[in-house]
Amino acid sequence: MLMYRPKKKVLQDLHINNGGGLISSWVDSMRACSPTHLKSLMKQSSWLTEHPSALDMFEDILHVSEGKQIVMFMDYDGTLSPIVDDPDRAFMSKKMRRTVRKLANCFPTAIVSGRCREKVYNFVKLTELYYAGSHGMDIKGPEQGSKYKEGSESVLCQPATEFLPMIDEVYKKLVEKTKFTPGANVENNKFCVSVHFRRVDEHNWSDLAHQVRAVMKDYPKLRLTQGRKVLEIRPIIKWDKGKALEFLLESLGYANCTDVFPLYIGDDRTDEDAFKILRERRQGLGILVSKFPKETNASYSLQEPAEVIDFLQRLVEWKQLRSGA
Ligand SMILES: O=P(O)(O)OC[C@H]1O[C@H](O[C@H]2O[C@H](CO)[C@@H](O)[C@H](O)[C@H]2O)[C@H](O)[C@@H](O)[C@@H]1O
Repeated sequence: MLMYRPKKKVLQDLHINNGGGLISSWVDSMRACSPTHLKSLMKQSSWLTEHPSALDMFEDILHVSEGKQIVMFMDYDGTLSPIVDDPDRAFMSKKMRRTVRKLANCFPTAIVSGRCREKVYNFVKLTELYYAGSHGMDIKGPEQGSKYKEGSESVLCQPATEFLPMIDEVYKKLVEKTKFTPGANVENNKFCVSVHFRRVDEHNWSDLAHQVRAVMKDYPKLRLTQGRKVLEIRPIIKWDKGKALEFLLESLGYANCTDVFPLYIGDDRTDEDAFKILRERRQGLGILVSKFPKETNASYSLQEPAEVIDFLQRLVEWKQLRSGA
């Protein structure tokens, strides 16, 4: 039987205006999330006891979802595609695309990403999915080919449109400010901006963080969160991947249903907002994609995108068997 254990909130926003001491804490926090550090922090075996493999526990997961409508939510980078140095080359495999297409034929399926919606769509290229880009601040329903399409409108939700000019301005300032830091990359994700540290020498991480802070201090309506070797700048509004999940459940007509079972698969700190919502709602479950122990609100784990394919494939086979397809 699966148990929900309340978890303390350990994953918080990074404050911008509280002085230089915080720069070192961002950088420390980013280092602390690197695999080598994580390895030494928690024992793999005890972590796996708390967050067992979703593949090993597949039958149990089916058991608790029995009689309920499964709704699939998946993050993109690190979940459907492997993490690579160049964000523009984070392609998903053909096998993954085939599997996600079959999955969307079996269950309502959404991709919830920090990337802007157009970019994530260009990687995934499946019209039958819901896409929530910019950490859920830009949600659109399936173009065509979905059995689960609601109504006729296509753009469902953009709660941060008033911030577009500000985000664009900050993007340009960050590009200018960071242009002499080798390896730094600023990505415009429409309703948010990512500053990538992955290709920056670790010795220069502090400098880069200072540059980010120097720009951000003039924008109290923006906040910073942290991902995998990336700082994410986004509007201060109370909207995140967890809210996007709730919005999509509502749009699909499952707002107050007890017979719905949302499954969220993600690898990053920003996915924790969705894992947390599922715990709070005592509904469905979260699966963290990670090879290393990490503090998380997810219940289960998968090691890498290859295991995500296996898990999705098993869900598809189970569903097809049940419906006699
Ligand atoms: O919510 P996600 O779909 O996981 O998007 C989060 C960020 O993902 C991308 O950055 C991450 O993946 C890159 C490619 O593998 C990697 O180079 C980078 O270090 C990772 O942080 C994306 O580029 C960001 O814009 C997203 O916010």
